[in-house]
Amino acid sequence: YGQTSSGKTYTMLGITEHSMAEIYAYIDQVHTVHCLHGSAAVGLLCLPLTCALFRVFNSASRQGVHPQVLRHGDIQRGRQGPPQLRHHPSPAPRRPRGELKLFF
Ligand SMILES: Nc1ncnc2c1ncn2[C@@H]1O[C@H](COP(=O)(O)OP(=O)(O)OP(=O)(O)O)[C@@H](O)[C@H]1O
Repeated sequence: YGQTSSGKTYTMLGITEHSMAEIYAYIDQVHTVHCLHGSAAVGLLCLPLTCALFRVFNSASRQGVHPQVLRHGDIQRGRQGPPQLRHHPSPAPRRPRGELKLFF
């Protein structure tokens, strides 16, 4: 969220590149665990994946995922319905006037 040509695209491209490298390194190093597959415990890669997509246009935030996509928690509870946009529980820190800060 920021003024035209303030670097939003530039920032996101860098974040994407580094995020993918970190995700694959994490998978390689840490996360082979035993999961239940049917009634038998087998060695599978088991990673919880959370992705929040939304867009802000004219200062209004909208969901960026298809309404039929359910949150993992909704699937676990057998709940149907569209995902809800949730605010992060911690308040954003106040920034000095004039400084641009992106929160993800
Ligand atoms: N930190 C940076 N270092 C070097 N170049 C940058 C940086 N941030 C942005 N730029 C350059 O500034 C120009 C505008 O940046 P960018 O396209 O990311 O802005 P934007 O906020 O996405 O613009 P718009 O709102 O018009 O889509 C681009 O040429 C980009 O390469």
